[in-house]
Amino acid sequence: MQKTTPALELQGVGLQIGGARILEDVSFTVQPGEMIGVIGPNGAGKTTLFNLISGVLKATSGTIAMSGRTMDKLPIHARAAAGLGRTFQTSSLFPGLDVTENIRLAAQSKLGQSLSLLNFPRRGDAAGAIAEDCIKQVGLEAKSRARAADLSHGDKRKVEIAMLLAADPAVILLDEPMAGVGSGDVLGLVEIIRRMHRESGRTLMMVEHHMDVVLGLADRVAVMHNGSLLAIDEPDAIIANETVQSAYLGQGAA
Ligand SMILES: Nc1ncnc2c1ncn2[C@@H]1O[C@H](COP(=O)(O)OP(=O)(O)OP(=O)(O)O)[C@@H](O)[C@H]1O
Repeated sequence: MQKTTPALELQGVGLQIGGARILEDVSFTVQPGEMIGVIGPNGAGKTTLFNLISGVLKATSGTIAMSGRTMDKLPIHARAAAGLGRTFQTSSLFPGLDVTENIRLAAQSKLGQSLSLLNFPRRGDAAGAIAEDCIKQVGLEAKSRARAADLSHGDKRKVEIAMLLAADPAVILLDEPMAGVGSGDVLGLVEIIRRMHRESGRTLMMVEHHMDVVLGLADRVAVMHNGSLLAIDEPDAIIANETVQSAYLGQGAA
């Protein structure tokens, strides 16, 4: 049987800062088209894991490969160019630009075009067409001319996802996409993420504290605890895992 090259492969990844071991010996693979939920208590190392994969931080041990290509020496922008996209816990939008303009910038970047604002607005060009399509995919047509600063948290998250879609990365890391989002917006975001995964066959990793969202969306769930990977398995197996229960799920995690 032919072996598929993993979309993402971590081997013995660790981060030591000064004397502190922030992350230790994390190894797992993510198959193309797979969705991995990442859970764990506050301070477990979830965001650090994303920072190491995306190149915000450099691992002090181990190796990280995307589609078979080692990324350890690549800076953030080169990892992005190689097909890695991510969102952050805090909003990364240009607050003074409108929804279309924000998404257009991501499309222009993908197309290798200048990021000059003087390119705005040219209807019907390639970047404009991508922006329009991505706005539709996240259901923000009615707010396409609203300033990012004036949007609700939920709509800001949708714009960030639309920017990812416009950049069209092979592997997407979502860091708490529901953080600060009102309960009315959670279902809409879940649906958008489900479509990104199921319909577009994208490879995703998602850190999320809403356990029901993670267990409902993910093919497998990775549990972080004290900087280590406690378990990675299918949702049912994670729920039944006694080590996970005593370390995390049993402690009333949200
Ligand atoms: N650059 C850094 N320098 C020093 N300590 C760090 C650094 N980055 C992360 N840490 C520490 O590593 C630990 C893991 O942090 P991290 O933000 O990855 O946790 P998390 O699981 O994402 O938590 P949360 O759910 O609260 O976002 C924390 O104790 C944090 O203080």
